[in-house]
Amino acid sequence: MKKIILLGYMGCGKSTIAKELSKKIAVPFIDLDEFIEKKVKMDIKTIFAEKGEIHFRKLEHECFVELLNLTEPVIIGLGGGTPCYANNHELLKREDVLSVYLKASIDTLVSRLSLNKSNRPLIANKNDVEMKEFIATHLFERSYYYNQAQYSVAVDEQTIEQTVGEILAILA
Ligand SMILES: Nc1ncnc2c1ncn2[C@@H]1O[C@H](COP(=O)(O)OP(=O)(O)OP(=O)(O)O)[C@@H](O)[C@H]1O
Ligand SMILES: O=C(O)C1=C[C@@H](O)[C@@H](O)[C@H](O)C1
Ligand SMILES: [Mg+2]
Repeated sequence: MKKIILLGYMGCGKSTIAKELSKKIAVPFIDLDEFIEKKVKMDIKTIFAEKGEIHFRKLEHECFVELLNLTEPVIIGLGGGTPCYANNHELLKREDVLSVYLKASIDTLVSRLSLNKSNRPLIANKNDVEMKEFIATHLFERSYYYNQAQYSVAVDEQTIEQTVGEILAILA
């Protein structure tokens, strides 16, 4: 079985959708952010603050490759920035993976992220207006990398079940 990779901007629903998909198809889910945190015994916020973003990106790449080298079936939820650094976007095209971009609009992302930004260092200190501006620019810059995924699923106005259903249809 191919490894399933979910990717997309912070708040697009990677972790939420992956957990539900994991239950439905009985394939374990590994969240790359959590995998990194366990490995270095530090949360992402602290890694950014104490070691800097470049250190985090190197670690993220190494951990992504480590997960891709697992032999058992797995669903991998990437970090929001994973496809945009190192050669990670190329890895999304591998034959032994099935990669899905969860595509959310700026408004969807702003409304989801404004409720929960404290653990997301890139946006933690922004108010709602600054955040909308930041996400609009950032999403534009990152779209090229996200669009390297093999499949794209639009998540706006979709329930968790509907999005999981669309991914199941891709897998069928
Ligand atoms: N239809 C939906 N599908 C997915 N998530 C939803 C939906 N509606 C609301 N949410 C909420 O959106 C929030 C963001 O989702 P989640 O944490 O899964 O995103 P993420 O892509 O894993 O973000 P990050 O990259 O920061 O880890 C969660 O609080 C989740 O409950
Ligand atoms: O979009 C990003 O660059 C990030 C998203 C999160 O998943 C974490 O990986 C980290 O906060 C960076
Ligand atoms: Mg997540």
